[in-house]
Amino acid sequence: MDKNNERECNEDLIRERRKCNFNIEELTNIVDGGKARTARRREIQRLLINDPEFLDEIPQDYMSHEDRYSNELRKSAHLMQKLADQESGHDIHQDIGALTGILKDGNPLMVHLSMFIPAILGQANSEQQEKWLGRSLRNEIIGTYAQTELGHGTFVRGLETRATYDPTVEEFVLHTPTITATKWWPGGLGKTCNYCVVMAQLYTQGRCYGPHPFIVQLRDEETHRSLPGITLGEIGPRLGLNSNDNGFLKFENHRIPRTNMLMKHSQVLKDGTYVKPLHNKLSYGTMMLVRVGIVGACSRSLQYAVTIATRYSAVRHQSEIVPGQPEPQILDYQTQQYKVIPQIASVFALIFSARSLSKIQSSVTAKLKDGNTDLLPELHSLSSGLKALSSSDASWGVEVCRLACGGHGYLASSNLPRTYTGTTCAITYEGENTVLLLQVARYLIKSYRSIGKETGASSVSYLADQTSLASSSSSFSNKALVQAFKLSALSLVAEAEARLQKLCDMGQEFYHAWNYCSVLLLKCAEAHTRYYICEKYEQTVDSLKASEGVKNVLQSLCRLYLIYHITLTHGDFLKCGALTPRNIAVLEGEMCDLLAVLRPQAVSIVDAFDIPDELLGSTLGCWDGNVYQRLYDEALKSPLNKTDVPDAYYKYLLPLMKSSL
Ligand SMILES: CCCCCCCCCCCCCCCCCC(=O)SCCNC(=O)CCNC(=O)[C@H](O)C(C)(C)COP(=O)(O)OP(=O)(O)OC[C@H]1O[C@@H](n2cnc3c(N)ncnc32)[C@H](O)[C@@H]1OP(=O)(O)O
Ligand SMILES: Cc1cc2nc3c(=O)[nH]c(=O)nc-3n(C[C@H](O)[C@H](O)[C@H](O)COP(=O)(O)OP(=O)(O)OC[C@H]3O[C@@H](n4cnc5c(N)ncnc54)[C@H](O)[C@@H]3O)c2cc1C
Repeated sequence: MDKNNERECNEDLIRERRKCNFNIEELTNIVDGGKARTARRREIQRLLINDPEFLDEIPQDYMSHEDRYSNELRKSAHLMQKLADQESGHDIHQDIGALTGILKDGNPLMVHLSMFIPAILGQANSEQQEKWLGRSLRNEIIGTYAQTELGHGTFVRGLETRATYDPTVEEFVLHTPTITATKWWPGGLGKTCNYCVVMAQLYTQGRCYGPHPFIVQLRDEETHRSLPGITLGEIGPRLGLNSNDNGFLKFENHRIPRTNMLMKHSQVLKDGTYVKPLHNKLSYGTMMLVRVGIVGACSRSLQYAVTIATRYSAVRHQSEIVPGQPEPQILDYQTQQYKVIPQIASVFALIFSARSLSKIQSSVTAKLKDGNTDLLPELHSLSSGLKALSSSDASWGVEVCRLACGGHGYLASSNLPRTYTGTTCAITYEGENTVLLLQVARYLIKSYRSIGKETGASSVSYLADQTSLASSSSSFSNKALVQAFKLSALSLVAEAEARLQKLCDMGQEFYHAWNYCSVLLLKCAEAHTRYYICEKYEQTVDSLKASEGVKNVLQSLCRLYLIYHITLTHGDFLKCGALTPRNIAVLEGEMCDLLAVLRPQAVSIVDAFDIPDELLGSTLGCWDGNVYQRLYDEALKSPLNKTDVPDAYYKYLLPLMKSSL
């Protein structure tokens, strides 16, 4: 699509784009993280878009379960080959965002890239990396991360798969003792992978040392047949991600060499002696790494959905605002603006938090190399909280965008249903959100109780700021609103801690008291993480070196985000005295003003996300706004339209209609 050729474009969209009062390319660079990154992303996307191998013969929704799998495997394999062939040597992990949309509904190599390789990088020692890293990066072996079992996903300590060390032959015996110990869910495990990292309970010298990672060959490298002692299969259709072959796995006393235990952090020596790690949760490192990645992935899903909903809202006309006048664009309804524009604001919130989190992760990783684990709990808490809020915000945001498109948003060809199912799974995988938020709460209560002790953890240092509990501000600057979030979080933590203490003082065991307070604890964790997001948003926009136009847009989006979230949880702000009922009413009014200010810029802001039509894959969200023709053309692809009268008519309908004669 030639973006300079207005003649091919819907008139409403042309008018919207003429209202733009900021430099779109500059905003695109901010979204990508710099000019060089924009150039790189575009280069990769151009490479993919122009390649006919990525086209589907028929729309995926008309394919069988098997064909979906094999079609996406074909494209995934081609993608890996193509990126490997590039002279510039693309780092697929760095460039993962550029690939969004090219593969549809999950893909069989997703967990190989996002977990198996990172597990080798983070859990294998240098000899082991020598043996497996190069081979997995070159895709000579394909792996997955097999942790979850039929009986346990959340409670990693409850896993039942056993790895028992036999010092006489220096081997581990992997065994699945019960049906509930069957590995269940790992992506690519069913039919694609020939290796995997298995999390199993380590037994040596008669003792259990908890879950540890082991690398296991599952299939013969020549024939791809599963090895003796190993049962493998696929688990069947799911809500979404149906191009992936999520699988099951059982071991029947399957032996692997001692050196297949990933030994970067803890070891089992030849005689069976266990050498413990620097920190006993280092074996959970792969999950933490991916939780960080999920925050960025969620912001991308939301960019897709909100691009579709905003463009469609500019093209779609319905009903009337002024009686008797032409039907307005639905984007002119304030209620429609309230659906769509806060989701645009949310995209930037997630982008800026994801960047801040990944900086913290890099510094924790650097410290770990020197044997310093001090900031691991801080990273665990932040990555858990941000993974939880980003996945729930993005899922809700995508769903709101789908609803904002009315009936057409329900059509597969809008690409909103698939975007939703592909986003909502992140609420569950890589740590179910409630459970992760309770981990954050645990960290908050512990930090609150150790006020005065220097931990170096900056995200919770505000808990020591007791003076702010009394100081409600009368100013409404963005900074002041962020302070209100801080006050709300601090006061919820103080309330939860006091309630816990009271129950304990009344004789309850701490763990019962914890469960009894867990709804409030969840709120603490959400408020704390929201405060973190708001603070990063405000700081990033405030310190941004940008043109006036771009800065204004981002300031308005940031302010809208702050006010929007205050109004959603206003009870917490009132309860702690951070804001008065009058303040809330004023802010609600200002939120409507902000919607009106941002309304004329909305299409241009989503244009700045710069998602090519080929990747957006939506009849409703295409650049030129030629929505109705596309909807009609897509409908014609339905196999039911191949004939005027379907066979099913003769088989079932005709006999029914004639039966009464
Ligand atoms: C190169 C990069 C590439 C990246 C690309 C990314 C691209 C993204 C794209 C998305 C694609 C993703 C596809 C992924 C598909 C899904 C894969 C999965 O679901 S896989 C399956 C995913 N499955 C899950 O996620 C399972 C979720 N469950 C769990 O993680 C754990 O069971 C648990 C954390 C909930 C509890 O663990 P438990 O052992 O019972 O611990 P307790 O509660 O008793 O707490 C004791 C103490 O430990 C502390 N601590 C805990 N963890 C950590 C940590 N990591 N650290 C530090 N500390 C930690 C805790 O704070 C506490 O401290 P204190 O208070 O005593 O001081
Ligand atoms: C699409 C998809 C892909 C996946 N890919 C992989 C993969 O590649 N590899 C892999 O190993 N796994 C994978 N999984 C599994 C996933 O990691 C688990 O499903 C997830 O960790 C949740 O665990 P669970 O299913 O045991 O949920 P459960 O823990 O049984 O959750 C059920 C309910 O119980 C609640 N609950 C549980 N424990 C607590 C608690 N302590 N406090 C309060 N509430 C609690 C939860 O909040 C939830 O409401 C995948 C899952 C999905 C959906």
